Order: sequence, then C-alpha cells, then structure tokens
Amino acid sequence: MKIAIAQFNSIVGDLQGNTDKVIALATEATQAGADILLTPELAICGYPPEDLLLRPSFYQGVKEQIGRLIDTVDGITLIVGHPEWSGEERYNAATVIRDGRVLARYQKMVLPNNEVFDECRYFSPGISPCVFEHKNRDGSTTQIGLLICEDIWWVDPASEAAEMGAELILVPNASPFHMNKQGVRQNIIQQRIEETGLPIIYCNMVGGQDELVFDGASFAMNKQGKAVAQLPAFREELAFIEYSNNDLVPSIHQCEPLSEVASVYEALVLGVKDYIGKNRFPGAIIGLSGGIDSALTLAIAVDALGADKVRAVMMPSQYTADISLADSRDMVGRLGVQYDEIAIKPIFDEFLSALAPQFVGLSPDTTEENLQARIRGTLLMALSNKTGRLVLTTGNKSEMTTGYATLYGDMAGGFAVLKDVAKTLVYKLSNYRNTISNIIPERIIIRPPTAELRPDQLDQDSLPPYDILDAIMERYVELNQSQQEIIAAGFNTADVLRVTRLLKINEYKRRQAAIGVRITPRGFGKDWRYPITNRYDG
Ligand SMILES: Nc1ncnc2c1ncn2[C@@H]1O[C@H](COP(=O)(O)OP(=O)(O)OC[C@H]2O[C@@H]([n+]3cccc(C(=O)O)c3)[C@H](O)[C@@H]2O)[C@@H](O)[C@H]1O
Ligand SMILES: Nc1ncnc2c1ncn2[C@@H]1O[C@H](COP(=O)(O)OP(=O)(O)OP(=O)(O)O)[C@@H](O)[C@H]1O
Repeated sequence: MKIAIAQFNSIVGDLQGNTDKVIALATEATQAGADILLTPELAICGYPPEDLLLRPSFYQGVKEQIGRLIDTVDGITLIVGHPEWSGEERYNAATVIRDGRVLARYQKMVLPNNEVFDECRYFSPGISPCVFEHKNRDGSTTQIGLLICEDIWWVDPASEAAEMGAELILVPNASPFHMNKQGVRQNIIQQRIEETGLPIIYCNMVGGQDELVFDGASFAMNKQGKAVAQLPAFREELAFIEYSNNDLVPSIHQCEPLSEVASVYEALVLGVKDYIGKNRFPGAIIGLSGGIDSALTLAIAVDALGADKVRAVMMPSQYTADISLADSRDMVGRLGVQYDEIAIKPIFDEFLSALAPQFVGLSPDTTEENLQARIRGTLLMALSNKTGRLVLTTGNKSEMTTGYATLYGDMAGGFAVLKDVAKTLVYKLSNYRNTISNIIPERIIIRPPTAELRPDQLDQDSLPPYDILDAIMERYVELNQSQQEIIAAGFNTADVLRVTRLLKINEYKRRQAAIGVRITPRGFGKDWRYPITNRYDG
C-alpha cells in the first residue's frame, strides 16, 4: 500500500480554492500510484477558521465542496478534513472518500482549548473512534485508524483505535510552529507507538494564517518509533510512503531538521509572505532607521516577497547619526530595494511651533520624542494609502513587553514582524541571515541600540540590559513564573519589579498593536489575554 501525504498550504475561507488543490493533489497522487491520500486537518476550510464556524452558510459551502470531491476523486482513497454540522452539533471532522462514496467519517474526540486553540467554542467532541478497512491490490485488507491532531497528544484515542483492530494510524494535523515544537511532536508520536505498537503517519499543514505559522514538517514513524519519512519544514510537499508486511518502509523523504534559529527565520519569512500574499497586498513598506530591528525586518521582507515588492524609507531628524544614514544606504544598496529619504525636521519644527503656545513653561520630555515617531508613522501610512502596500512595523518582543514604542508612531502599521522575537534573538537572527549572504552591514549589528529621538539616547538608559530583560520576560510571560520565583532564580529584585511593572502598565499598548508572527510558546496574541485594568502584582 502506497500512502501519499499532502502537506499543503490552504487559505482560510477559500472553500473552492482549497478543494481545487485537494483534487489536483489527488490526481497527482493517483498518477504516482498511491492508494491513499492523507491531507491536513480542516483542509477544505483552512485552519483556524475561527468564528466563520458559527455561520450555518459556511457549512453549506463546505458540504458542496465535499460533494464535489465525492463526484470527482477517482482511483484513490482520500482523507480530507472539514467542519461538519450534524443535527444540533458542530464537529471537527475528517471524511474518507473512495470511488464516489463516503467510506467513513470521523469526528475529533479531543478538542484543544489552550494556548492559541479554542475549539471548545466551536465544536462538540466526537465519541467514537474510527477504523476503516482498506482493500489492498492483492485482495488483502488493512485496518486503518483515523485520528485528528490533538487526539494523538492523548493516550485514549489511539489506544481505542488499536483495540478496534487498527494496524496503522493516520493523523491529519493543523499544528502551528513555535520554537522546539517538532521535538515535542516526535516524542508524543513515539509514546503513542510505544503504547499501541502501531506505525503512525503525521500530516501537518503548512502556511501562515494571521499570527500563526504552520511549519508542515510532516513525518512517519514505524512500529519501532523510528522516522521512516521526514518532510521539509515551511514548504508544500507531496510525499509517498510504503506500508508492507504490517509496517512502514523507510522512504526517500529524509529532510534534515533546521537549526532553531533557521527555523525561526523561515517561520518569519513564511508568516510575512502569506500575510501579504493571502491578503493581496502589492508589497511592503518599512521605515529604515540604521538600527537592527528595521534592518532585520527589511531582510525578512525581501526574502519573503522579493526586492521589487519592498520599499524602505529613511526619515532622518536632527538626532539621526551619520552612520545611521550611511548604513541604511549601504543595506538598501546590497538588497536592491526602492529607497527614499524624507527629512522630518521641517515637519517636526512646524509641529513644535504650532504647539509652542500650549507648551510654554513646559520642558521637553517624551512628548517631543513621540512626535518624531508619529511624524514617521504618518508618512509611512501616507505611502501605504497611496501605493496600497502594507507598512511592516519593527518592534520586537522586548519592546512590546516594556511598552518601549510609540502609539500611532512606530506602532503604526499592519503587521508586526518581530512582535514575538526577543531582542537577543533579533541579534542571533541577523547574524544567521548574514551567514547565507552578507546583507546586514556589520556596524548595524554591533552598535548599541538607540531610538535616536533625543541627543545621545541609548536603549540601555531606559531599560535593563536586553539579556536580563529577555530572561525575565521569558520566565514571566512564557513560563508564568511569579516575581518571587524569578528573584529566587537569581535575578536582581529591582530589575524583576521594573520589567513586570512595565509589562503590566503597557497592556493597553499591546491591545492596540498590529498582529505579528508567533514563534514562542506564548506570544502577545491569541494566547495572551490580560486585563488592562489590573491591580494584581505577583
Ligand atoms: N491604561 C491606558 N489605557 C489607554 N491609554 C493609555 C493608558 N495609559 C496611557 N495611555 C495613553 O498612552 C499615552 C502614552 O503612550 P505613548 O504616547 O506611546 O508614549 P509613552 O509610552 O509615554 O512613550 C513612548 C516610549 O517609547 C520609547 N520609544 C519610542 C519610539 C521608539 C522606541 C524604540 O526604541 O523602538 C522607543 C520612547 O523613548 C518612550 O520612552 C498616554 O499619553 C495616554 O494617552
Ligand atoms: N530615521 C528613521 N528613518 C526611518 N524610520 C525610522 C527612523 N527612526 C526610527 N524609525 C522607525 O521606527 C522604528 C523604531 O525605531 P527606533 O530607532 O526608535 O528604535 P529601535 O527599536 O532601535 O529600532 P531599530 O533597531 O530599527 O532602530 C524603527 O525600527 C523604524 O522602523
């Protein structure tokens, strides 16, 4: 038996387009001699469809596409995921289609409702395992167990399928990327294999969907828990795996895993590519400052979209150092992107003179700093309106944590590329990208970070050193540790209180921030729901 795994990039809500893709993949797999085609979770509607799942008409559209698949797909057993409205209940389902009829339908039994998942809002859990019979070409049969994504993270669904006689388990998935996720998945599958003694094929979707990036990286493991196939991460692939003598046979698909920094870089590139592409923007615009955040954002945008779709704008003020201008020119020269320089001093001076009567007797403070950031934001948004291109914001996770960014200033824009990337990781990613080709000038990487909003300003004057800030942030935000636990781990009390206080008082900024790619187990997106009005310290 030859099983095809289609790790493909669906678009949420594009019922017809996704179904067209499944039909094309089924044709290709049939021509290659495959007996079964396994596609990802909810392949027909994309994942996560969120509140589209509350609309009855959505299910009607899905039903029509399933009808098309039943009528069209021929000569192969197709396993396809879709939402199902049955009686009073909605399910996360997968249907097995063969020769113009439905062979089996499975309703996901374990619904994830943590991290970025909220499937209990939409679906009821299924109650029956699904094992269907596959007729082999030699007349023998194989019993196949079908589970969906979260099911395989728990003991019972796989064990129940095994008890019902399954000889092989197939799992469609929509499992989003975060750092170190693939190792976790492989361990989980190995545990299920140990418990059931059955080989497992894990087919994951690939592509960006708003803040989530799905990395694909589908794989298959034999009865010994040994990988017999490993598909690539972050790109589509149709792969074939043989099942014979009651086990999966080693295949030619053996992709080496990416390093952690490479996988984060690829996730950011795919996240930008799909957000811009799937939302049909003609390109992107970035404010380029000569600092590392905008330099890395520019590199990612060019890798995602191509140089011809990216435009960089340098907007010097009286505080802009000569090296900031020189390094910006150097970088755009290396990349070949369209580059403009717009001086903001005349505009800044006009604002200050308009406000002079109101500011009499008041000394300069962050007001003037923020004005500069807001002038830049206004100019970038004007270019966005005129060209249709999306402004990419450049703030990183350390800045999002501490509120070190200006509302309607450098926070103005549609997609925050580095929103979940700590500043220390910004450096690692920049160095990594330069190992592929040297596009970020060295001085941008080694100079101390500065907002250049007043004379001789350095980030480190306002914030703890980034290695300390980032470590406290990870413990508090991602690991849910308390202030006391972080202090007990050896961090300076004043630093811990400062970072956690800044985090708390800047919740309002995060609520108004653009979405961005999630690359950690806990980003400031779907999985971060803190109250703004909040008296809790701890
Ligand atoms: N709880 C709340 N709910 C709703 N709104 C609230 C609020 N608290 C304040 N606000 C509003 O927000 C305003 C303050 O926010 P905002 O105007 O953004 O200004 P603010 O946070 O005071 O200042 C921006 C900070 O970011 C730094 N910065 C700016 C630009 C770039 C960079 C960089 O290096 O990347 C750093 C800058 O040096 C400064 O320290 C208040 O005036 C008030 O109107
Ligand atoms: N002179 C400038 N020209 C164009 N854009 C700018 C300029 N200064 C700041 N920006 C925009 O505002 C963002 C915030 O930058 P700022 O320099 O204040 O802090 P930063 O966090 O150190 O960022 P970076 O490392 O990119 O400089 C920049 O990433 C850039 O997009």
